[in-house]
Amino acid sequence: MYKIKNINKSYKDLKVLEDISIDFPKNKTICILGSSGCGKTTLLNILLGITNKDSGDIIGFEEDISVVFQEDRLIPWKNIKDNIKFVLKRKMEKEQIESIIDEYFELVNLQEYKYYYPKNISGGMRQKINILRAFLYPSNILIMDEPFKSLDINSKEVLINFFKDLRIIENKTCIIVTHDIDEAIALGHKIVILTDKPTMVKRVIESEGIKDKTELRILIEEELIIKK
Ligand SMILES: Nc1ncnc2c1ncn2[C@@H]1O[C@H](COP(=O)(O)OP(=O)(O)OP(=O)(O)O)[C@@H](O)[C@H]1O
Repeated sequence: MYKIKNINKSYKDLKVLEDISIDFPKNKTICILGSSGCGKTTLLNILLGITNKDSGDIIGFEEDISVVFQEDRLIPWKNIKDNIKFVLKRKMEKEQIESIIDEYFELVNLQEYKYYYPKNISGGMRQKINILRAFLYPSNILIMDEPFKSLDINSKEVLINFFKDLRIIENKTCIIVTHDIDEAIALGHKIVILTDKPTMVKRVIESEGIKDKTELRILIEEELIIKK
């Protein structure tokens, strides 16, 4: 189990996170759901060690972590295959990189895109490549910050299914920050609902045990809207 306990963070007088504690069970997807500006990115940056916390404990996040950001981080002058090689070369031998790329591109049926440049593929396809790269990177934890935010509804659905397929092939503990209820319902084994200003954990829903998605949606909406 990865954990954070009693995390507090302020930027000068602005208290952003107050006493945040979350358990992240291994190999599950945990969606952190909160409104825009509530401190989700701050929380992720604390997990990644990019931002310092004021107090609290972070347990288990010292290892390598794969990250997918809102916007794609592909290098424009490298083709798709070279973009992936560039990240993997820190961690793997050349031959291993070649074989893992071949294997995965075939598994997810993207062979024809290997030699395309980022500018010649759609935004949805670029984010697909970012997600694939994050799964290929040898890590136990994958963190995604609103990965489907700028996509249209169809691309979003395609990408959500792509993510789910990859999760079956390659097990990781996934932490997804989002303000989108549909994403949280579609992806989370566990949904952590945040309040805002200062951000606290309002409710944790073990969504894996709730098979009826309408019931799950009502539970979430009650927290987000009615009990504001
Ligand atoms: N480096 C910083 N210095 C001062 N204030 C900051 C800093 N970073 C974020 N904030 C403030 O902290 C609050 C939370 O910001 P944060 O980016 O973590 O929220 P968020 O939930 O990720 O927002 P969004 O969904 O819009 O990305 C905001 O009010 C923001 O203006």
